[in-house]
Amino acid sequence: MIEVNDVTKSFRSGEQTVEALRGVSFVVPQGRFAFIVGPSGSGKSTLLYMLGALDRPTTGTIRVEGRNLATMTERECNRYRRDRIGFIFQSFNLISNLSAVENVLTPYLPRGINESLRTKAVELLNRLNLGHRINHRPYQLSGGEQQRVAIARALIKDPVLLLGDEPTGELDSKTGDEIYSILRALTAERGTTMVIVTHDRRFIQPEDLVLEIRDGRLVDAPCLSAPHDGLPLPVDSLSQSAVQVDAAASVETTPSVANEG
Ligand SMILES: Nc1ncnc2c1ncn2[C@@H]1O[C@H](COP(=O)(O)OP(=O)(O)OP(=O)(O)O)[C@@H](O)[C@H]1O
Repeated sequence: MIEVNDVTKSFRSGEQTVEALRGVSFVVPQGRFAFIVGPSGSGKSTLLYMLGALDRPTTGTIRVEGRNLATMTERECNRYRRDRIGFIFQSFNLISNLSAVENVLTPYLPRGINESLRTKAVELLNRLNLGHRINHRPYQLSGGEQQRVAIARALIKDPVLLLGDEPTGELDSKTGDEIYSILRALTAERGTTMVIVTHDRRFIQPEDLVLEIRDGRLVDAPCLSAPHDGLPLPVDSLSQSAVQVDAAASVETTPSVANEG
């Protein structure tokens, strides 16, 4: 479970202070799919980076599995990122001179790779229908295949949380659909929580949580007062701005704001 409580983030830029996040609170229960949406510059990436312990809030708390990322030491942050978080990026970020299976194993390169890890990597690639591509280099793979290798690389550590920054941004819509089907199947099977930044709301399903940010704040959804089965209930300790978005609200708004930003 992710609990974000009254998080602010300010950046100093010369004489100016940019308030990228202004009191953001929400909860994502374990195993749920959440999307962060909003216009360019609204604070989406800033929030995602903090969930991944790549940056810290200026004020507020971010708890993942009950641990407050805001107060972790640098070393604890590194370990948390290494062991608990999987990242998927828009541009795949594969290493060009390594094969598919070697790319999947890169999280373990500093610690050494044994046969059981290699077997696990090959099994993951098989699950992702890339069994015939394990020795191919990234330039020999299509965009969708490269992203599937990146998903395998993110999943090999059995992360508790998978973070995606526009993971289908460079793919055509059919391949994007395939990538989301895979992500949904694999994360559901493993109980992984998934948080994805996207400009494209086509991939949002009614049961997903939608965290809509505008100008550093979460936008209140109109149906907040009617949580129903399967959706998270408000957490007492969270402020009024805690958004437990009703799925119906996200569906209603989907067509009019697709491909914003
Ligand atoms: N390191 C930084 N230093 C100064 N300002 C920053 C820094 N990082 C982000 N910002 C500012 O914070 C605000 C939020 O940026 P952020 O990248 O989170 O937006 P975003 O919603 O992800 O935008 P996009 O959709 O264009 O990627 C912007 O005004 C941005 O210029």
